[in-house]
Amino acid sequence: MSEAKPKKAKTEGRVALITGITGQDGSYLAELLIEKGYKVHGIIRRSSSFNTGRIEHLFANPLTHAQKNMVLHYGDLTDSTCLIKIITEVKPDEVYNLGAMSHVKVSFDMAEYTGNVDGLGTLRLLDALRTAGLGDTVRFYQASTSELYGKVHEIPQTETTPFHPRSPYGVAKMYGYWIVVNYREAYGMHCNNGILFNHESPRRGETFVTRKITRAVAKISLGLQEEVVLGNLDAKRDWGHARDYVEMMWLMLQQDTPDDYVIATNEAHSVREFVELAFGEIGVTIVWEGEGVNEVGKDKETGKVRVRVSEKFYRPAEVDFLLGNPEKAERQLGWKPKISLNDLVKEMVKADIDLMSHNPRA
Ligand SMILES: C[C@H]1O[C@H](OP(=O)(O)OP(=O)(O)OC[C@H]2O[C@@H](n3cnc4c(=O)[nH]c(N)nc43)[C@H](O)[C@@H]2O)[C@@H](O)[C@@H](O)C1=O
Repeated sequence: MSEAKPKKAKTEGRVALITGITGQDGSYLAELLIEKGYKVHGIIRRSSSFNTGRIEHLFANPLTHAQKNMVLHYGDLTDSTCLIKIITEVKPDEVYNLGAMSHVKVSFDMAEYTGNVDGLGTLRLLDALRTAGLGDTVRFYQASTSELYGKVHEIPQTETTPFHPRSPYGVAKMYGYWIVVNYREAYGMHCNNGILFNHESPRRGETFVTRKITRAVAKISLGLQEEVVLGNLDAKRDWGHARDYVEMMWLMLQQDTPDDYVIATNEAHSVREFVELAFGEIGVTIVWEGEGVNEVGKDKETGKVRVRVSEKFYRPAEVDFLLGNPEKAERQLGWKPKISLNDLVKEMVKADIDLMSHNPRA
C-alpha cells in the first residue's frame, strides 16, 4: 500500500474532462480545477430546459477567465460513439466520472436505466479512453459511493468492508467500482475509486433529503409553506460538505499510485436530527409526537405541525446507518473534512432563505 504524500502538482494547462459537470459535485470540481489553471471540458446531456444553472457563473465571470477555460460537449454515458469522439478530440489528462442517475429511490423505478448509465456507462468511458489511445497516460476518478455498503457488515465502514448494496443504484455503482479496479489491474490504468459518503451543499438537488428539508424550512420561515412531508426519519447518514469532498477527488489523481479511498466525516446523524438542526436555524424547536406514518414534528412554541411522515418516501429496501472512517485518505492524501454539519446546515438554510426571498417560486 503506497504511503505517498500529496505532491505539489503542476496543473497549469492540464486538461480535465468531467461527466456530470452540471451537478452539485461537477460544479464545485469545475470551479476548483479552473482555479488551478486547468482547461475543463464537461459532458452535458441534452435537455429541453436549461440544466446548466450550477455552472453558469463560471461562464459569466470575466475575472475568473472561466469562459475560455471551460468547454461543454453534448454527450451521454449511454452513447459510446460520442464518448470516443469527445475523448479523441479533448485528449484529457484527467477524467472525473461524476455522471450518474444518482437518486436511490428513483433507481427502484428506473433500475435498467440506472444499470446502463451508472454501471455500463463507467465501462464505456474507460473503454473510450483506451480506444483513444489514452489508457497509459490518463488519470481516472470514479464517483463510488457509501451506498455500496448498504446493509452494513461493520461500523464504521472502511475500504475493506464488504459491500451489500440495497438498491439498483447501489448495485449499478458496484459494477462501476469493480470495473474501475479491474481496468487498473488488467491494463495498469491510473483508475481510482472515491467511496464518498453523503455530501451536501446549497447546490444539492432538491429531492435529496437535506435540501428538501432546508428548502422547506426556508419556505416555512417566509410563510410560503406550512409543513414538509418526509419518509424514514430514523435513517442515519454521515453527511459532509461537497466543496470539501471535490478537493479529495483531485488529490487522488495527483498520487503516483492509483487507489481506492473512503471519504467521510466519521460522524453519523439521523434525518430527524437534521430536521431539528435546520429548524433551529429559524428559531423553531421541533417536538415529536406519534409513531411511524402517524408521527408529526410540531413547533414547540406554536404547536403547529411542521413535519409529517408518508410511506410515499419510504424505500423498498432501506440503508439504515452509514458511518465512514476516512483514516486512509487522511493518512495518504493528507485530507481532512473542514466543514462541520452545523456549518453545513447553517449555509444551506441561509442560501435557501436568500433564494426564496428573491424568488418565492424557486
Ligand atoms: C452517498 C449517496 O447519497 C445519496 O443517497 P441517499 O443516502 O439515499 O440520499 P437521500 O438524501 O435521498 O436520502 C438519505 C436518507 O434520508 C431518508 N429520507 C427520509 N425522508 C426522505 C425524503 O423525503 N426524501 C429523500 N430523498 N430521502 C428521505 C432516505 O430514506 C435515506 O435513508 C445520493 O447522493 C446517492 O447518489 C449517493 O451516492
